Amino acid sequence: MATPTITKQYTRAEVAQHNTATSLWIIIDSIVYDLTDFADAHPGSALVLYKVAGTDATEQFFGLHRRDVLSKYSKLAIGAIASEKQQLAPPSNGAFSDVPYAESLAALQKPSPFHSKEHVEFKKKVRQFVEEHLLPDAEYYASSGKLPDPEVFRKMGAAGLTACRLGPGPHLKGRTLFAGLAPHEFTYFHEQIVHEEFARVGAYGYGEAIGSGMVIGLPPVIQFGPKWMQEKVLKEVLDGEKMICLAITEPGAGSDVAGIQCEAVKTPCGKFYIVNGTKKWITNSAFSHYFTTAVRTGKGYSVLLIERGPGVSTDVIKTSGSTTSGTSYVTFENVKVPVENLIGKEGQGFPVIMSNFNHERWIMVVGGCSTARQIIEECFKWAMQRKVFGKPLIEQPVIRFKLGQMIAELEAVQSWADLTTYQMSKMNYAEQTKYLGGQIALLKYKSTRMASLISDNAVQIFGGRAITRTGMGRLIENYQRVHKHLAVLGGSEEIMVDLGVRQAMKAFPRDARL
Ligand code: HEM
Repeated sequence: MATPTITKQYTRAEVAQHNTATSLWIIIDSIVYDLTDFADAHPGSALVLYKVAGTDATEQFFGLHRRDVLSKYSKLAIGAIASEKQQLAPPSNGAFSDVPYAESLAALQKPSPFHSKEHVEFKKKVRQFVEEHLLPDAEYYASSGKLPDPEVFRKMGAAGLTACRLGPGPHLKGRTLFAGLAPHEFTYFHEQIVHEEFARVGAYGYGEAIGSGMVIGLPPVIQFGPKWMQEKVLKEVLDGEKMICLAITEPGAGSDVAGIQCEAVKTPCGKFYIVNGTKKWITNSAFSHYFTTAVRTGKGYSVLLIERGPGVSTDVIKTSGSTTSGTSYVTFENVKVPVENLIGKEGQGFPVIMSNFNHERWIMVVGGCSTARQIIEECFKWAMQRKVFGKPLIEQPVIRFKLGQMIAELEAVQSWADLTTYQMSKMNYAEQTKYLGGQIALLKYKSTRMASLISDNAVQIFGGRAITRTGMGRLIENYQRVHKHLAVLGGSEEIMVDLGVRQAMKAFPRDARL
């Protein structure tokens, strides 16, 4: 955030003389603002400004605005109060917050069995990237609904960040990762950090826009794609030149993957599949070049990499997030797909479809914890600075209870998530599938239940501002509108709990008796 460069110095007595509509100055945190020409355009009315003309309005300002209003309107700053220092200066780029519980143990370097100093430095650098390259665009794209600028994918690709969102593995070979990390140094904790920091863009639709399709659409290519695909498609996507999405769900098939109707029929020459069908809720599909698509082939299911071309069309859906995510209907009408585009084996698509579910759900959990943490920080700050009945909101026991409940829920889920990341980093793929599938499903369920509680409490703490898209409660409004996405996507809460218990039943010892 830009702080105005201030050269002129004034005394408080000088500012006090500019106390009329024709010369209206105020002080906010030792900075002097000339609001004379701005007053009529002020969304909160000119009248409120006349009342504070010539005075220090720091407290009134922070009771009604987010700090970023000051950087947006930095042109109004004309000087500073001589020999005074700003007390409320914005944190520098990449800095961690000092607000209790606003950062995970990883950032605070409190003793943790999982996080090293190097992780902390990595986290700082990712945060800097997010604040510099993603945050400035997030609100604009999320509120306008425009599809993201392709340049942002190139930036992430060039920085080696896109590759950091897919876990360690052979697909990283020969790549320099973010912050100069070599592939053999990269762990699931680095990946977790990247998801956590990306989740801080604060506008869910934009967070989805910048690669949610890729993190689920590319893994099947990596794990089951033929060599040509691994070389060409992997490089294009990781470099940020092309976008990919995962096309599984349909109007009649959500968590019930077996209900898929989209069909691929082989041509008599055996060289192509002809694909017909409609997919729904396909994140990033409006701007994707590739569609990792689940199709029916005869009695079984297969997965095809379909390139955008004749017969492929996308039609954006207005979800409760933002159309910037490019979530769309995808229609395949007599699309001719070369048989070389088969991912895995024909008729054996189910394991391909299922292969990345654990990883996807874990991403949702660690990203979800990060967003929840940000919401808690917002609530804590608001409760400390907002005055009601003549005292800060935090003085109300009921508000402290709500805040405490939110923190306790988050820290419990975070600890389980960190432990799961550690376990993932010690297991190969087969072991992860066997031992962590049910656990991650239950963890995802727990994390989205936590999100519901945090959303409910945050709305009650922020009141009317939590249902207003701009201003003070902007992040809370976004959260209460979209937190349910994660409770539905990647397997609904009900399916998650059921899966968790069914997996546990499989491991249940035959001889166990009370
Ligand atoms: C540099 C000085 C100021 C600027 C640039 C400014 C700008 C804004 C903007 C952009 C909004 C729209 C809401 C938002 O985006 O947050 C707003 C709302 C408002 N402002 Fe200001 N403002 C300033 C100072 C003040 C002061 C000193 C007061 C009170 C004494 C005030 C009272 C209000 C009120 C009451 C609202 C409506 C808040 C709401 O709807 O919840 N503003 N202001």
